[in-house]
Amino acid sequence: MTAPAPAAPAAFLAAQKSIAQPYLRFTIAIGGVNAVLLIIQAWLIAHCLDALVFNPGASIQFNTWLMSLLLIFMLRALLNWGAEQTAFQAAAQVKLTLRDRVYRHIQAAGPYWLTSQRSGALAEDLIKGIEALEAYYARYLPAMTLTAIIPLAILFTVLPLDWVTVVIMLITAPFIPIFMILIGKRVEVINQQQWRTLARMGAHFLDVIQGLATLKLFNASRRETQVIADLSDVYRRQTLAVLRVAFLSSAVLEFFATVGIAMIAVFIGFRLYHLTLPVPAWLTPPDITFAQGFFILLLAPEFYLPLRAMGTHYHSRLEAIAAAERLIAILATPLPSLPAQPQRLLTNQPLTVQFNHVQFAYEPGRAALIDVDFSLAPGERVAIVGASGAGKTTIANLLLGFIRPDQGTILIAGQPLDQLDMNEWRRQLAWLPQRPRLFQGSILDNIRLGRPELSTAAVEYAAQRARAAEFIEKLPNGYDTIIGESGVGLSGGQIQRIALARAFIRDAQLVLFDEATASLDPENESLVQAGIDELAQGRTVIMIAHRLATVTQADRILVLNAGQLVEQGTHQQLLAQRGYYCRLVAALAG
Ligand SMILES: Nc1ncnc2c1ncn2[C@@H]1O[C@H](COP(=O)(O)OP(=O)(O)OP(=O)(O)O)[C@@H](O)[C@H]1O
Repeated sequence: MTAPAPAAPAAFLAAQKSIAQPYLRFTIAIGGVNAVLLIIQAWLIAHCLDALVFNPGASIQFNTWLMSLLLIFMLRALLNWGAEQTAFQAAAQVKLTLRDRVYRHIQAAGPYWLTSQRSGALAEDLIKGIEALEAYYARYLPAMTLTAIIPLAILFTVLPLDWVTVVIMLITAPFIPIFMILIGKRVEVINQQQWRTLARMGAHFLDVIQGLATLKLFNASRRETQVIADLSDVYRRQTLAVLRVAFLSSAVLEFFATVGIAMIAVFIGFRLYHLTLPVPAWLTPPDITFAQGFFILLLAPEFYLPLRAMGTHYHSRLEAIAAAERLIAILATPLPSLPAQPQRLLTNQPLTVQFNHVQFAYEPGRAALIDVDFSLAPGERVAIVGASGAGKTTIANLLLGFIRPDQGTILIAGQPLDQLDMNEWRRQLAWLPQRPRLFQGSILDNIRLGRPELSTAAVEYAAQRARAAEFIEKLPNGYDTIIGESGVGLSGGQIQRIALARAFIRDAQLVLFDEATASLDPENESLVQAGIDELAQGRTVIMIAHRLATVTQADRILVLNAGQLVEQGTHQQLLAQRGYYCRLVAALAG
C-alpha cells in the first residue's frame, strides 16, 4: 500500500490553482481594466458635475464627457459580466478535475476501503465539499488579486492631487485586513467544526433512511430522530456562532471603511470652505478644487471596497479550507500498489487458480486466512464451506482483487494475480454476490451494465438463460421498466436473476457465487439454481456455500475453519473422513 503524504489544506487549494490558471488570469486582467475604467468614470462624473454647477456654458465638452461616461458604464457592465463568466469557468474547471480525481481515488481504494467509510459523509464530501470550492476560486482568489491592484491604482491616482487623503487611506486601510485575519482565525476553527457536524448529520440521515424498516421494527426510529435532532441543534449553534463572528467582522470592516471615508470627506470639505484644518501649522495641505475633491470623494469608497469584499470572500476561503481537509483525507487513503508494468492475462491458457500459502488479516493480529493452499482446475466446480467468519468471503475478496495477500501468492494460469492487469482479470470473472446491487435505471441497462453497446436481443437472450425473461416481459414496460436504487420494486429472487443475466452477458471463464440462493423462497430458489447450473456449464465455478444442501453436487469442497483450510474432497469423501465437515453437517442437520 502506498500512502501519499497529506498536504496542508491551504497548500492543497493553492496547488489546484494551476488547473484554473488561464481563466483566473483572464478574470484578473478584466478586473485590472475595470479598475482603470472605474477611475476614469469617477473623473468624468466629477468633471460633468463640476461643469454643470460651475461652468454651464461649456456644453460641447460636457456632452463629450457625458457620452464617454455612458460608454464606460456599458463597457464596465460588459467587463463585469465577462469577469463573472471566466471566474466561474475557473471554478468549474477545478471542481471537475477534483471530483474526477477523488472519485478515481475512491475507486482505486476499492470496495474494501469503502466498507470502513460512512457513505453519507463521503457523498457529502464529494458533492457539497467540492461545491464549497467554487466560491474560493470564483470569488476569493480574484478578489485577493484585485485587492492588491485597485487600492494601489487609486492611491497613485490621488497622490498628485491630495497627499492628505493618501495618508488617511494608508493609516485606515491596514486595520481592515488585520482585524479580518484576527477574526478569521476564530471563524476557521468554528467553520471546521461546522463542516464535520454537517458530514456526520449527512451520514446519519443516510443510515436512518437506508435502515428505516429495521429501525421501525425495533421501535428505534424515535431514538434516531432524537440523534438527528441533537446533531441539527449542534449544527444550528455552530452556524449561529459563525454568523455572529461574520457579523462582527463585517461590522469592524464597515467601521474602519466609514471612518476613513468620513475623515477624507471632512478634510476635503474644510479645504473647499477654506476653513482651518485641525493639523499642525507646519503642515500645509494642498488646496483643492471642487472637481478634484469630488473626484477623490468618489474614489474613496472604491478604495475600501476591495478590502471589504476580501472580508466577505474570506469566509469562502474558510469554507474551502474545511472542505479541502476532508478531500485531502480521502486522497491520502493508501492505494494498493499496482505493478509498474501489468502483465497481460494469457487467455489462451487454461484458467487455473492456485492459492499458495495465502495469509491475510484485515486487522493486525487477527488473521482471516492462515496458510491457505489449494488449486482449481479449469472447468472444476468447487464449493467453499465453513462456519460464519471462517474466511469464505475473504477468499472471494482476494480473487476479486479487492484485497491482497499479506503473505503467499495467488496464481492465475500460472501468473501472479498482483502482477496482472486487474481490469483484464476482472473481465474473466463473473461475480454473483448475496445481495447484488442494481442501479436506478432501466432493466435493460442494468443487465448490460459495463457493456452498453450490447443489443436488446443479446440482453433478452441472457435474461432467458437466467430465468428472468418471463417476469421482465410481464412488467408494464418490459425491459425498459425503470427500477429504483437497490432494485426497489423487485423481489429478492428477481434481483438475483437480473444479476445472473448480467453474469451471462459477461461470459466469463471463472464464476464466483456467494451462495445466491441463501435467502430465497423455494420457487425462486429453483429458478435461480437452474440459471446458475446453466451458467456453470463449461466454466470454472467457485461457490461460497452457506448451506450444505447446495454443495453435494460440487466436484470438490474446501472446508475452512477459523481461516484455515482443514479438509477438502467430495461430499462423500469428506463424510467418510468423519472430520470437521462431518461435524458441520451434523450441526446443521441437528
Ligand atoms: N472488513 C473487515 N474488517 C475487519 N475484519 C473483517 C472484515 N471482513 C471480515 N472480517 C473478519 O475476517 C474473518 C473472516 O471473515 P469472512 O467474511 O471471510 O467470513 P465468512 O466465512 O465469509 O463469513 P460469513 O459466512 O458469515 O459471510 C472474520 O473473523 C471477520 O470478522
